Amino acid sequence: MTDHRLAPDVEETAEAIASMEIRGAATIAAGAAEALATQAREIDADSPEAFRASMRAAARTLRETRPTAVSLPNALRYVLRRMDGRSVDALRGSVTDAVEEFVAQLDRAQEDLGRVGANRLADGDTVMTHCHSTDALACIEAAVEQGKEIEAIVKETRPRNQGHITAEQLREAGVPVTLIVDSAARRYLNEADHVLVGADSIAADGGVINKIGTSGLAVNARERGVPIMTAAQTIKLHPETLTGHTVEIETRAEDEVIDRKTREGIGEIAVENPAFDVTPPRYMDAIVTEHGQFPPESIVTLMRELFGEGAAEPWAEP
Ligand SMILES: O=C(COP(=O)(O)O)[C@H](O)[C@H](O)COP(=O)(O)O
Repeated sequence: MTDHRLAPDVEETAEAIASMEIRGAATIAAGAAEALATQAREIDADSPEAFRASMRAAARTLRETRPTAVSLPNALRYVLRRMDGRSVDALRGSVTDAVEEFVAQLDRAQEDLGRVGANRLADGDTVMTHCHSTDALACIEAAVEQGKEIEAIVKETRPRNQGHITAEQLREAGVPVTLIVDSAARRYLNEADHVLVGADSIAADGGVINKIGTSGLAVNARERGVPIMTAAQTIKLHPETLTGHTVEIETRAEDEVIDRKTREGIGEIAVENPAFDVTPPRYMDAIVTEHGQFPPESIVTLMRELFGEGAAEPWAEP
């Protein structure tokens, strides 16, 4: 059903996030924030309260798209908390300013954490990646900018093959890439100096929620003695986990795993398609953020400092 309080761009962005045309935690956060700015610019509200209600409606529509990447609600919270003013014009201005500030901060954070992550990489290192993470790529790109020669072993990351995007972007950055199927990861860990992944959410206990397969990779990396780090700007810290909530793991459509025709040929089988998993803190060597690197167990301190005010839902109807 079309909500007439929503700018068309909000519904289009929501659809693009749900269908993964816009994907990856940081990109989802930026896309959602920009949709809020469009909403603020385009919606015709006849009172400040109508304007606020329409912004909340837009935020709710965006919030419902994907459940796991906390950067999405964190982005919506950032913008709505800064919505302020007595007139529609003032409210509009506060939202567009907040979005501009938020997107600039995302870019800056990624650049800053890239430099931190790059310091962990040495000239001549080979890095194994999983999925496609702009935060993780920022570390490799910064290392290359520092003049280090880095090679990459890129896991294809079934079922959606985000590894192909990683392979292309690393190649464009001048990094020699070897693409492998996911099940070859343990074998190729022998040739890797680091495993580098991103995160959709970081829990208060230091658990890293990232693309399905990350936890198995981390366990194998530990067994092989290969250090593993998560590159995650602080927008990935999950405030609700401070009060004991767990992170919802998205389950996606079964036809991402097997097409209908092949499945019918096999006969009656169950198919499951969880999109993310949790890597326990003991299998992660470091979480690299724009504020420096942290052992996973200590991330809670940073989380309290930045998100101590809790996880209110400013998009809820009053
Ligand atoms: O798991 C994924 C993407 O999953 P999906 O493809 O299902 O969205 C990425 O590792 C994180 O979102 C971090 O990405 P970034 O560092 O770009 O925020």
